[in-house]
Amino acid sequence: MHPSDSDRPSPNGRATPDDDDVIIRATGVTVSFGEKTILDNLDLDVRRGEILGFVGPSGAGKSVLLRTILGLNPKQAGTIEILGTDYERANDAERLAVERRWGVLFQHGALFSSLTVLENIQVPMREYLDLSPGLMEELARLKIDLVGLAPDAADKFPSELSGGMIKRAALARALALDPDIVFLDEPTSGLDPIGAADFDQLIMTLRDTLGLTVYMVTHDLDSLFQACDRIAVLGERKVLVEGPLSMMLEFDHPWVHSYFRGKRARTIVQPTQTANAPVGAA
Ligand SMILES: Nc1ncnc2c1ncn2[C@@H]1O[C@H](COP(=O)(O)OP(=O)(O)OP(=O)(O)O)[C@@H](O)[C@H]1O
Repeated sequence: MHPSDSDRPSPNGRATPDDDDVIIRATGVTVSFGEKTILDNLDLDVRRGEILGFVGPSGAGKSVLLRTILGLNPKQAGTIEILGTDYERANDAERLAVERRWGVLFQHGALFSSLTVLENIQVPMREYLDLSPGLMEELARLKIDLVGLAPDAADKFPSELSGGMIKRAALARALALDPDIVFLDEPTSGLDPIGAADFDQLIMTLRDTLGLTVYMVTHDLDSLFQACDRIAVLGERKVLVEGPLSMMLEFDHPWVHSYFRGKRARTIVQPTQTANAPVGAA
């Protein structure tokens, strides 16, 4: 899904999508470690079929929020609904059903070094599905093809792969269960610009062909400008603004301004990507 006229800023800068479109809804989320509050009454909507870029200063809490959405980190207040399920309150069967519908590519997340690419992709299949070895192998090879790896990557170990190939293999593993949503934590970090652009293109193709929803934590301005349908900015322990690039360019906040209108951004943003052009529309 692409940004549309329905991107309406609310008084706090939050867009107001139709409920049917929302695949993840975080409401009033508060997370603290001891005395230190990292997220305070945070709201965020992720819409079905979009690539949402999640950005914010280092240490702002992007990873904490991701881990909280995935149920890996306790929260002190608020609710998070994924695919209509409040994961925290769900019973075991409901949790399993949700877990089968998401895939995760952690930043350092790495493949199991003692397993081949094929075996790595089969890990979630073994955990969640009851399939014959032959069928698992066939499905894993399909995923390898889907992410643009050569067939012979299947039998390689992670140490034999380049950085870009490792990201693709990890993405193949995240796609192992045909998820509705993939969470990507800094997917292009460590890649050269061409490798990063290729990875962004792959993500866009998967969104278009599979209808995937993509939640991407990133510092990569190119990804934000080229691949993301909408962007959410974390700052001051909450989502400061959420919407298309045009909203980021107009938003009156020092960090948002310097990030999206700073020197580095100006070398990327196209002259046509001005106030009324959504991300990726130039
Ligand atoms: N388990 C934990 N216990 C205590 N503090 C934590 C824990 N996890 C994260 N924090 C703190 O929460 C804050 C936010 O960390 P987080 O890793 O989410 O930032 P980030 O926005 O992802 O940063 P970066 O862009 O550098 O990856 C940091 O101050 C970090 O030290």
